[in-house]
Formats: sequence, structure tokens, C-alpha cells
Amino acid sequence: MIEIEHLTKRFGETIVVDDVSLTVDEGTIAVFVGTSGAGKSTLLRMINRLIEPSSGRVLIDGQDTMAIPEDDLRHRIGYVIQGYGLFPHRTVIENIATVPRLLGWDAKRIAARVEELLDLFQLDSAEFAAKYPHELSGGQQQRVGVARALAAKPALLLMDEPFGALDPVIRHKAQEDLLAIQRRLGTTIMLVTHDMDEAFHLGDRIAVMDQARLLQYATPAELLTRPAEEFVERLVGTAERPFRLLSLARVKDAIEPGPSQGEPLPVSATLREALSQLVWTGRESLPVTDASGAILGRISIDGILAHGRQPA
Ligand SMILES: Nc1ncnc2c1ncn2[C@@H]1O[C@H](COP(=O)(O)OP(=O)(O)OP(=O)(O)O)[C@@H](O)[C@H]1O
Repeated sequence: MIEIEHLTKRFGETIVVDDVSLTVDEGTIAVFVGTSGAGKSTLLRMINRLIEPSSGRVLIDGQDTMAIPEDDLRHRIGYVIQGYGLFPHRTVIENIATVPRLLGWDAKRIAARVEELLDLFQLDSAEFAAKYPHELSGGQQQRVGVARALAAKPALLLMDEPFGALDPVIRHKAQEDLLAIQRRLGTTIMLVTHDMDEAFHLGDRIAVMDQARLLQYATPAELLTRPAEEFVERLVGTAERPFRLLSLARVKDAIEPGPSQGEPLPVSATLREALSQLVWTGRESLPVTDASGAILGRISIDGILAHGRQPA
């Protein structure tokens, strides 16, 4: 668990992060959004002490980060930035092995871990292991960057606009891969983004910052249905609200008994995907199937709309 207590950063007279307190539960993703210059990156960098706090403290699993030597701290916390920060003169393997080497792992253990990560990130070892960063596509570099950050099994992964340089298709794939890997490894993640869709897709909780202050820290559904301030409401996008709510719920949450006609929808689809398919096919309802293809019931436009409505 990560506990941030009254964290503040001043540069001269300017307060860049103002008395921020929040907790990130183990194995969850906290996403930071807000206007440019709100202090998101500074907050993130105070966690691994790339920037020293002016006041307040950060506890990792109950331990004050000020009591941990800086090198140890950075080995325990993975850090991924836009542009990936790969070492240009080191191969993919050498990049990924950086922290395990610094920690003095033996060669066999390092090789096994690198192999495991290449596999996890779908980078074929025979093809990629000996390549240099400039020989990789942006998406591949991004995967190596995240693999490197995870190499020594860090307790926490900090990600500052990790997908900012990727095109929309690769970006979506990178988000899906991150979610799958995070669920598998149980890593705690704090991620900064400008992209609200990304925030709603990835965040167990979303922190909204403006002018150095934390305005709200809540689940995606709470941000939509109970925004703390008008700024939060505007940032999440008033026109997008019902659709974002629908993307947070699944077909299984609105399934009804009874028959229906047409191409079935998987029970794992989001209600937004289901609505899109219903509108596109011009139907009032569609059958729903489980992973084996068995029909479970149906999903209807009326059933979906009830989930996107403003709460009473
Ligand atoms: N070393 C520094 N000295 C003085 N001011 C700084 C320093 N680093 C950052 N700032 C200022 O602190 C404020 C917050 O910057 P920060 O990068 O944390 O914001 P951000 O929310 O991450 O913005 P963006 O979304 O544009 O990356 C900015 O106004 C920035 O100019």
C-alpha cells in the first residue's frame, strides 16, 4: 500500500503540489489527470524522490521513503516515462537486465527473468533480444521500457504518460497488455495521463488535480455520478458521462431472460460496446453468449439505457 500524507512541493514562492494526501491500495491502479502544469509529474517524482518533497511524507508498505536509501528506493520502484528512456547503446536484453544487474542477481537468475519478461510482453527472444532501441518500433520500445521497469519485481510502478507517443491502435493494445500484466503480477501502479478515455479504462481510482491541489480521488463511477467540483465535471466531459458509465458496466450486469435474434454478444462485452452493436444493427435486443458460445439470455436497449442514467 502507498500512503501519501500532506505531500507538498514548493519551488521558491510557487507551490507546485499543495498538501496532497491519498492512499493507493496494493495491486490497484491510480490514475492522475488534470490540466497541464497541475503538478502531476512532480507528485509522481516525489514518490521515488527524483524530486525531494518540501513537506509531507510517502509510506510504502508502512515504511517512510525518507528512511530508504535513494538507490534502494529506485530499485524498488519501477519508473516509465514518455519516450521510454531506453539506453541507446544497450541491447533489449541489457536494457531489461539493468536493475537486476545493479542488485547483483546472478547471471542465471537474470537470464531467466529477462526471458520471462520477453515472453510476457510478446517479444520473440530470437528476434528482439540482441536488437538496439533504434531498431525497434515505438510500440516495441514502449514494451521494453515497461519490461525493464518491472524486471526486479518492484512493489510499485510509476508511469508518466507511458503511452503518449503511441498511435491510437497501438495505444489501445498497450493499455490492454498493461492491464493483463498488472492483473497477473498484482503490481501497484500510479499513472499520469492526459487522456480521459485511458484514465477511465485503466484506473481503479482516478485523482483529479488542478493548480497543485487534489480536487477529487475516487472511483471512475463516483467521479461521473458525484463530481466534487464543477472542474471535475467539465474534465470528465459532460457529454461523455453516460457513455463512460456504460463502458464501466458489462453485459452480465444487464442481462435479461428470454430469446432474441441476431449475432450474439459476449457476456464480457461492455454495455457501451453492446449499445453500439444494437444501434449499428438496428435491433431492440441481441442474444448473449458465454465464453463457450452457450446462450445465456439477451441484452436490450432499454436495459442498457437504465445503466447510463443520472442516479436519482
Ligand atoms: N524544477 C522546477 N522549478 C520550478 N518550477 C517547476 C520545476 N519543475 C516543475 N515546475 C513547475 O511546476 C508546475 C507543475 O509541473 P508538473 O510537470 O508537475 O505538472 P504536470 O501536471 O505534470 O503538467 P503536464 O501535464 O503539462 O506534464 C509547472 O508550473 C512547472 O512549470
